[in-house]
Amino acid sequence: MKDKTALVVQSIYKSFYDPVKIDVLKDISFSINRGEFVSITGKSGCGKSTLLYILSTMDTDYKGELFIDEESMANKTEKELAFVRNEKIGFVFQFHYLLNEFSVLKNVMVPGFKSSKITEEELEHKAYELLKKLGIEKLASKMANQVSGGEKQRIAIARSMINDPIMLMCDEPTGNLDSKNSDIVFEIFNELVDTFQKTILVVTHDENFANNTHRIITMQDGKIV
Ligand SMILES: Nc1ncnc2c1ncn2[C@@H]1O[C@H](COP(=O)(O)OP(=O)(O)OP(=O)(O)O)[C@@H](O)[C@H]1O
Repeated sequence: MKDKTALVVQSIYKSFYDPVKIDVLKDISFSINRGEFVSITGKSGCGKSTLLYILSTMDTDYKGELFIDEESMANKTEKELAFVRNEKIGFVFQFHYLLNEFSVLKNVMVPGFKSSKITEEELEHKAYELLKKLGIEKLASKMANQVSGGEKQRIAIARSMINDPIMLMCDEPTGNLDSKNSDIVFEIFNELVDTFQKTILVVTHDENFANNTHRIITMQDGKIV
């Protein structure tokens, strides 16, 4: 698997018109192999979030080529892109967006409801196994607002894995955590890469976190430096 690419970005350009033209991404190219753990860093405003939006197929208004799991994202309909997002990519954000009115277990199951491949019973089993893998199965029946910030992020990671994506895309996943919980999140990601051959891309300001990933992509003024 290691010789397959999870993500290929070729000459991506992106501009905003606000109201004058601002070139935010200028000729961004890189690729990430399956099983790589990569961080993207750079000063505030250099274009990291804009890039992540494009890589996650949420923003399609750009110039350039994007391949996910060796498949071009060009000319895909919104429905096809939604399928790629749901099946191939797991998302982890700084703010975990858990649903407080649902149990922890149900929160982990949520992205799986869109998949027609498994029954609800199988989904529940899978969600429980993921909580176990992350050492938080005791929280399964708690409501999402009854757990700590660090636990919430671990639940969000379990949720991101429910459809067995090839890749996780993470925006400041430790931005809200103390150093102990940041270390726990890092170790979970590391294990997902080492043991389960997941590919992980993390946008982060956390230097300590970035320095421990396999590779750092540094951006400056919309370019990779
Ligand atoms: N919708 C928009 N309209 C106009 N300009 C925008 C828009 N979104 C972002 N920008 C501009 O694009 C540039 C890059 O923004 P982006 O959010 O990608 O930076 P970032 O590196 O993620 O910053 P941070 O680390 O603070 O999150 C900034 O100058 C920002 O003001």
